[in-house]
Amino acid sequence: MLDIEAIATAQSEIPVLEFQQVCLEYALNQQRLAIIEEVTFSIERAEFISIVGPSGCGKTSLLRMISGLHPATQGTVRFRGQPIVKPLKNVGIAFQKPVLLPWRNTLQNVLLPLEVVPPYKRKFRENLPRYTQAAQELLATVGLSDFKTHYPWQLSGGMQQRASLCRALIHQPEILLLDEPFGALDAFTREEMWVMMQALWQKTQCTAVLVTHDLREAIFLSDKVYVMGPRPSRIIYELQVDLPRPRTLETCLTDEFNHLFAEVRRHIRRG
Ligand SMILES: Nc1ncnc2c1ncn2[C@@H]1O[C@H](COP(=O)(O)OP(=O)(O)OP(=O)(O)O)[C@@H](O)[C@H]1O
Repeated sequence: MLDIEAIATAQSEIPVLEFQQVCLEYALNQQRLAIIEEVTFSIERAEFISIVGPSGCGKTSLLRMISGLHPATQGTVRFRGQPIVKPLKNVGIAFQKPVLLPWRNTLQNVLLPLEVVPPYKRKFRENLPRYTQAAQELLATVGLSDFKTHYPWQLSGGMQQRASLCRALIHQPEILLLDEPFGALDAFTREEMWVMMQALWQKTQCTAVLVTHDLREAIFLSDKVYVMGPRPSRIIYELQVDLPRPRTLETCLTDEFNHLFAEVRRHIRRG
């Protein structure tokens, strides 16, 4: 094998994200509050993983460490083999609240990161036709082609969240962080969003990390589900989800799906 091929192969084998004996504490009223203890796991390129666990166990904090917004107190979080020491650039984030700008229409909201984030903003005007096409493709994937010129207040909650997911992906981030993005939606809309999320992930081939309280959502979307225990928390269980893709809502009715659900549920109870 040529050296260059060997290097490329070695690089492709490095996990995109690695947590190595990571501990996290917060300072609160001059006391140290231990949140996460000795978490070690890794995420491969283009994997979709979920983190579930009791409220307050540190799931969002874990996303913050990946994004580089908060450092680990001990241990190392790595992105492609390098310790994360500052905010990562190639990350897309979606939260429970879609937070679209009310004075911009759907398309303009989706394009926003390209307008403000380097290096895209430098050539925004020049590349606008290409960016617009990319935004339109994402919007088509989530069924919003007919709502490009609508303003946020003209969209349902589910539609706003779909637009927010497109915005998180418009700069083709390598990593997508999802912090309970469907938590505020009704049960039917939420299930539709799972199907759309799967389509977006398959289209973009990003590495996705989802924090959710919904175990069915975690199983539906993920290759692996990590269960965190109560604070100070560790990963207490890892579930491999080998259900074939693309999954449909009928997948949730199968014995195999229900077996996986029971398995995660049992470990959360134990935690
Ligand atoms: N900046 C901070 N300073 C001090 N304590 C914090 C800070 N951020 C979070 N915490 C505390 O850390 C703990 C974990 O918070 P985090 O939001 O990561 O948990 P979570 O598992 O995502 O919770 P939930 O499921 O309820 O959203 C909580 O007790 C929270 O109060």
